[in-house]
Amino acid sequence: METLKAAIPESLRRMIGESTTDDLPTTCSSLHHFFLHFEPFHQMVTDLADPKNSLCGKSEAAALESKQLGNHYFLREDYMKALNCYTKALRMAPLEAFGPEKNLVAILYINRATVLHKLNLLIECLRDCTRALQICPSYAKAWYRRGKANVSLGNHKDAICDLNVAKSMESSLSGKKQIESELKNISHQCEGATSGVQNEKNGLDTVDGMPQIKLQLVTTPDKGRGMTSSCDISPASLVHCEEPYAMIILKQCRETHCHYCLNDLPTDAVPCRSCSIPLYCSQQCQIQAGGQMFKIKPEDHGIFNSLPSDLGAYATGIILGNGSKHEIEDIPEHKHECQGVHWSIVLPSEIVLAGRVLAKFFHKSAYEDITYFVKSLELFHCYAQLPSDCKLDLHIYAIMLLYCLLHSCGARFSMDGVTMSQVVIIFSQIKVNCMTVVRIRSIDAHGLQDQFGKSLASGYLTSSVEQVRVGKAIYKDGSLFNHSCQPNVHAYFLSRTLCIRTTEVVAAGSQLELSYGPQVGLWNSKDRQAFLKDEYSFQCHCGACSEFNLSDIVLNAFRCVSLDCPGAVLDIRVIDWERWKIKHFPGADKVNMNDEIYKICPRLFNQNDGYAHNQPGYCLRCGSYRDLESSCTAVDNAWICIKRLQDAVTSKEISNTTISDALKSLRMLRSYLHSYNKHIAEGEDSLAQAFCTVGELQLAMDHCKASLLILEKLYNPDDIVIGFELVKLCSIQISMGDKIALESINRICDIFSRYYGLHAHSVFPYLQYLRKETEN
Ligand SMILES: C[S@@+](CC[C@H](N)C(=O)[O-])C[C@H]1O[C@@H](n2cnc3c(N)ncnc32)[C@H](O)[C@@H]1O
Repeated sequence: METLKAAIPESLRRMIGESTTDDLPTTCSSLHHFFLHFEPFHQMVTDLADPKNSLCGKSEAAALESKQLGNHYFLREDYMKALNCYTKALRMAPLEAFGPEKNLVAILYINRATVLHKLNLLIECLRDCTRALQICPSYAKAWYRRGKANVSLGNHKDAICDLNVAKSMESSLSGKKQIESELKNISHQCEGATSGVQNEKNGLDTVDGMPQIKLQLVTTPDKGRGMTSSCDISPASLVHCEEPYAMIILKQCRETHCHYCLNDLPTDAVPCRSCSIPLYCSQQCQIQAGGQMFKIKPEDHGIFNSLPSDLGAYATGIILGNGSKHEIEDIPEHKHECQGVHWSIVLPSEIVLAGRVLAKFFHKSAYEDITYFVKSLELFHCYAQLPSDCKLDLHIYAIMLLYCLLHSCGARFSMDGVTMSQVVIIFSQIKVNCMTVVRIRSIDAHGLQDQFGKSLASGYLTSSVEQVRVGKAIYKDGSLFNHSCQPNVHAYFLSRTLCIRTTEVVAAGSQLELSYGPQVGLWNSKDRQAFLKDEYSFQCHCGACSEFNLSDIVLNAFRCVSLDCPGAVLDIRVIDWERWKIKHFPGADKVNMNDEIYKICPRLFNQNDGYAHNQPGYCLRCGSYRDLESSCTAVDNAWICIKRLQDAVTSKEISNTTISDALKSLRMLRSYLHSYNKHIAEGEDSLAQAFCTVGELQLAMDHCKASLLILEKLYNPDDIVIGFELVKLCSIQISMGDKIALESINRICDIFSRYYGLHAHSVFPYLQYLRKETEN
């Protein structure tokens, strides 16, 4: 990319940097013309898109190598390593390898099923057996392994059916005898047995039902289109649910999350059928993403004719998926990328996401004109306001993406200025409208993730709860919700579904606004504005940005040098910004004299003082002076030790010295920074985590409470951030046997219900563990 950029003549660069939407066909054509005669560009396209250079294709040799390694570990009873090797082999194995009788993929599924059985992962084992049978329905070993898994699961009726099919498919006499003896062993356990065929599911927990509230689209001069409701809405109401128009997994989650639904991958992940990159949590996700529906092969028709009719019907049901419905989207998301070529894993996620949007255009004959297609997306963009460098990047990526699509999947379109310009527009739309898909993850003090949802591993403390970014997606209607730094709705994701829920009462006619990232409490007003300008090219006009609030003042403030004074000392950036507010938002400085903000910085609101007393470095209450330069140096030095402690917590190598240095630094921070400064909260939280890890629970609780007290000043008391901190506190209280944990869990549940309604337990299974342990 840098080579391409550096080679572009300065005049062309400038023309692109200054371009508006109307100029795009010309600027794109000029850049394309330049690339046509620039060999490194063609080399790059060949590297990215020529199947001959493919690194992501299947390879029988590589699959066999991993299989052999898996067998080696299996014999040494190192089942976890064997499992990983078989999954790796499955990713590499071409479906057609070894032919229909003896199929490599089916063999690998059964090898992995055997390991899963050893690891007592029986449902996973059962699923792998079924997958092997769908490829080779007459595979006796697969029926046998399935029968054994069903025995362990107590599904005796199914086990007997599986073993009977296995017996009839088995060619060797000794094999048949072994199966017969298994059948004898289980036949007496059969009474009262259940049929437990496990269908794969990746379904959404729709316990909350669909939203009943009708939203209306309105347009305002300062924010453009936005969503409102015609009636009052109570808190925690589900107001919007939507499936994505296009979605993509983030690069760092490729090995840990399903490439279609973005949920955690199970141990029996399913690879893509045609390339070696995506992993899915189920065959259903794999089919939906790749569009390859399982079809029984003609040579397999009639394979169960020799079986008694009820057993034949049972076996057919298994290989056909027993009623599980696969609804494939008309344009499967991954199909056009799935030729083993690697542009889709190399190019940035947002560019590949644009490729997924474009695939819909190429495959839908309804849109003959790309301009009409892009218009029909009805997505806002602000190409003209983008920085010059960004415009240049979008031009280069547009040409490159179109070449990749042309070469790798044979998409048909003319490489003209209009087509290229519309791709630049799609990129600009994605820049503004794309949502980051997140999941909540809890990590206990010993580094174990989300153990609690699956098995209640008591004795562990959760020392951190975080939102993990797993994907990016375009939701067409969801993108109509505007931003507020004090949002009244909360967006979250269940598998691929976007859910939006009110977090407070929303009066009829008010806009429903979510946060695009920045929020009061997280950053001060100046930093929020800077972020929104950089990322979304707009100046925020939300209520929180046009008024004073305590959080914006104290978040990064220094303390007054007079020990008893609660006043705040601000640096030039913050104070200039707050002054700017007074100038641009008349009435913004009208605060109640009883409010805490007035006690901390009365001089900011004293009109008679003018600028005389609200200068950087001066206490906004008593006027004492603090030398900000030396204070910043001291804070930076103290922060180095806190950072060192955070690293030690991550690597779980915490020494007494690291803790005592961090404690000294925290004292130092307290002596320089305002007592509500966010850095102190972070320092307290880091010490709480460190003390959790070394088992000093009382100290962990003290620091956790100290952090919470500050966060309660910075955020609304019902904010989810407070909920996350309370989760830490509650798990420490439970570990200490403190009855007050009940109070904490009730507060946590209130907050989580407000943000997630009845979905709270599905998005954060750890809640159930906490509730159960508290009640115990
Ligand atoms: C995802 S779109 C939201 C829908 C958009 N208003 C429309 O008309 O399609 C994001 C764009 O909406 C506008 N916007 C959203 N929130 C805003 C806010 N708080 N202040 C000003 N503009 C805002 C900005 O132009 C931003 O780039």
